[in-house]
Amino acid sequence: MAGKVALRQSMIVVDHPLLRVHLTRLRDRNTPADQFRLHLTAIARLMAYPVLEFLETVPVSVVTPMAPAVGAELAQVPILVPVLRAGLGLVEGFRDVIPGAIVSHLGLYRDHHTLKPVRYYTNFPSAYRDHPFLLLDPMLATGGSAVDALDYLKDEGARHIRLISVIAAPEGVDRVGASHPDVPIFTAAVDERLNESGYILPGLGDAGDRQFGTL
Ligand SMILES: O=P(O)(O)OC[C@H]1O[C@H](OP(=O)(O)OP(=O)(O)O)[C@H](O)[C@@H]1O
Ligand SMILES: O=c1cc[nH]c(=O)[nH]1
Ligand SMILES: [Mg+2]
Repeated sequence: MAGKVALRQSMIVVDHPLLRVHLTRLRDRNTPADQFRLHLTAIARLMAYPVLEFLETVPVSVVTPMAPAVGAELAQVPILVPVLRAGLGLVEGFRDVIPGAIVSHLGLYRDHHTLKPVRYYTNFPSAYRDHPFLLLDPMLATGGSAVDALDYLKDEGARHIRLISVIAAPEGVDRVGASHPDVPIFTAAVDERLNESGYILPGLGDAGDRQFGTL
């Protein structure tokens, strides 16, 4: 289980030696798409434990081969919201840890010229709006996509949301913090800054392209 280092009230940098090793492989431009996917899944699995620590349980009775026992089951199953495309790479690792999680896809891309998010697919699970939501997107750059995704989830009625990124830029952290101060941000790294095209430095390049081989 990965440890946590709280930097600011709303941001938690998850730290673990294995996380650092997998992240290095993600950053390496020589890592091919198939390996990139495996390392991203490993990172998601490691981050899932601290991210899910807040989940509430209710008591449940079972009978062991020896005697009755009281255990626990989740009070509410969480909803994973991967932001297409790059967020898809975090789904498998989270579902390894919590197989019952519901997945609600959200299609967003960042316009290359304006850097503004464009929403192209939504699928909100209205029956679960009071459940905990985990917004999954490995890259938090300008923060425009995350803010739009959080606006959308809240407009639909979601109230308990955590944002899970892998690499965050300070600019994105500040923007999300300003617009959605109630949403904790979990990340594996906070990088230096954005370049003039809105890419994270040193970052890892375009997470969607690296994952799906569309470079
Ligand atoms: O913080 P921002 O400046 O909004 O940038 C971050 C967004 O950019 C990437 O998506 P992209 O637009 O590349 O779409 P893709 O995942 O389909 O490649 C990334 O996965 C985030 O969604
Ligand atoms: O560095 C970045 C910035 C936005 N989106 C990415 O995939 N990478
Ligand atoms: Mg992309």
